[in-house]
Amino acid sequence: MKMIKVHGSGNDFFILDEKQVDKNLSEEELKELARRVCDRKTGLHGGSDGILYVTSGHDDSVVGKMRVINADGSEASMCGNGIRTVARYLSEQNNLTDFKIETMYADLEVKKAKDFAPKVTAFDAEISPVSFAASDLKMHIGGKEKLFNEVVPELSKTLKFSAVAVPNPHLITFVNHDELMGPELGRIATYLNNGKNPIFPDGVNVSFVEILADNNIFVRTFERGVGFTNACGTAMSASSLIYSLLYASHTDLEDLITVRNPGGMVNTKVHQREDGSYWMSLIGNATFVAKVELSQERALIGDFTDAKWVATTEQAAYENFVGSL
Ligand SMILES: N[C@H](CCC[C@H](N)C(=O)O)C(=O)O
Repeated sequence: MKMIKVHGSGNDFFILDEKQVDKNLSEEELKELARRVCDRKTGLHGGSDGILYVTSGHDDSVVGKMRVINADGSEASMCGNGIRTVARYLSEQNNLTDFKIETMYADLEVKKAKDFAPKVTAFDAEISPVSFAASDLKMHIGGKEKLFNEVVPELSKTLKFSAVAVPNPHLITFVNHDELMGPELGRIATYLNNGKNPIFPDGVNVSFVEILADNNIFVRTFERGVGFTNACGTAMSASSLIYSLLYASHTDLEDLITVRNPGGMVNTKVHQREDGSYWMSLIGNATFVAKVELSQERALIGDFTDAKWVATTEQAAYENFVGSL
């Protein structure tokens, strides 16, 4: 089978197109393949944060469908960094620059954006739908319908949290630099993703956000189904939305927001539709690191000795870009 190693802001994945498999994958095999390939110690070439499985879409109104399989084999409804790389893959396959990709809950618009730097290709992805409803978040906090900028004593005596689904679930709090870099994010996120806590039984992506300046934030995320990642596109989009609501005197809807993260930088915009609903634009790199060909049968048992790895020259370009930030 053939895959492409990609990343968005250092959040890395293998794109697997259903047309490139050796043999049809069952649901269980797809999840087992993710667990095997993504493992940071025993996986394929250092592993990854997940697999982006590309299949045909529901009809001609979309160019393809993206499914998101986390490194632990769980499936997520959306991946912001990932959809930019799938957009580039489908753009180049179909010679298109502005089209829609089917995801679990919505067909999302993607379009080619201006390169972020030489050989740092960029795409702009719609992040939607957005919901604050506890039911959409699978969140249980004493019957609360919504959680917006409130202390949750079971988590922290001081931090104020907001929860939003975009549509995957995010829990966000604004912190100072010491808190951003401290142990609390790992402690809180590990508890909320332990599969036993009563608040988010299905888990949640947890982000700490530091405001660097107006329209300039730093987002650090512990992802459901993965752990700490270099960046989380839906988290950066969700954090931008909460920022625009909580700090309205420092930013306006449609403003271009710079979002720094441990893996680099993206831009976001927060939009509001006539009906009052929100959606975001997530604009950032879609880097192709390497092409890889390997036996699917052997990959399913964690044997990658036959893998043929052909690197592109894009990673060096991306690292130069990050070095210039
Ligand atoms: N771990 C996430 C899915 C991947 C999202 C992230 N990688 C992004 O770029 O949005 C979840 O289980 O909801």
